[in-house]
Amino acid sequence: MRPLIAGNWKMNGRLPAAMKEFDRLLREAGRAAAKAKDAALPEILVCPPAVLLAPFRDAIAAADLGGVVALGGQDCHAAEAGAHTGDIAAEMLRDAGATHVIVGHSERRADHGEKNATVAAKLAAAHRAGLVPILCVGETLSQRDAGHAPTAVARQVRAALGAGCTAANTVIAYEPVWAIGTGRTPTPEDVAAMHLAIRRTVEKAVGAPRMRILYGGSVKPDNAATLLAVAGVNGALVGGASLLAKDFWGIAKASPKPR
Ligand SMILES: O=C(CO)COP(=O)(O)O
Repeated sequence: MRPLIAGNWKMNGRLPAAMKEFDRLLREAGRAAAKAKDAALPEILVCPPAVLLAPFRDAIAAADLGGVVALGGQDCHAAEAGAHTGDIAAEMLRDAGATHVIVGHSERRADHGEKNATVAAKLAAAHRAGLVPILCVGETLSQRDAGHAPTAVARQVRAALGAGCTAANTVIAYEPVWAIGTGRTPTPEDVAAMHLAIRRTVEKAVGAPRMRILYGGSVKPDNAATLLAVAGVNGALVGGASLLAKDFWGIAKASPKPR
């Protein structure tokens, strides 16, 4: 399976600096693609703030990279259109050049009170629009300390996945809330155990044991090789370290060759 290295820019990226940094990433990707066969590279995805999708799409087209770098949204509304001030439909993300969309990120759950039912509706909306949802799940520190991490995460997975979710059209990102933006990461053993628990839950829920499961939370160039080599880890969802092309590419280079 080809690893997926996804960057979540969150609410970062002002023009013109964002454009410059993205162009740097495209140059790195272009150089690597010229050397390697496509299948030997990880899939690279950048999820910038929605207003940057169209300019980034145009930059990809100008770089003529043939799909080495793809784009995703960070959130979508469940409806296709309507009176939802400030929201963005999955179809609109697609129009702007996205192929993926993150749903259920812990920052959306915390800042916007998103519950599992809302996340499930957003995931279905992504499929309706032909986008691949990246479903984020993860336990809080108190859930981990209480020994409830596997059950808390299984509940989030079961609540969001539904009929029609396959390994080809859906990705899961395991992001322990306490590891996001903190510089702390679980041990490789803990990551392996959580990914296995999630994979079993996915298999029971929708029969798709080969669904990609990414790890997210303080992934940096210096810990990426260790985290990405963990059994059952199929890539990374990177926050802070995705903002600089040099760091993000360092992480992409650390991903194991596709097996
Ligand atoms: O939330 C994350 C990605 O979605 C992870 O963020 P950091 O890599 O900054 O910890």
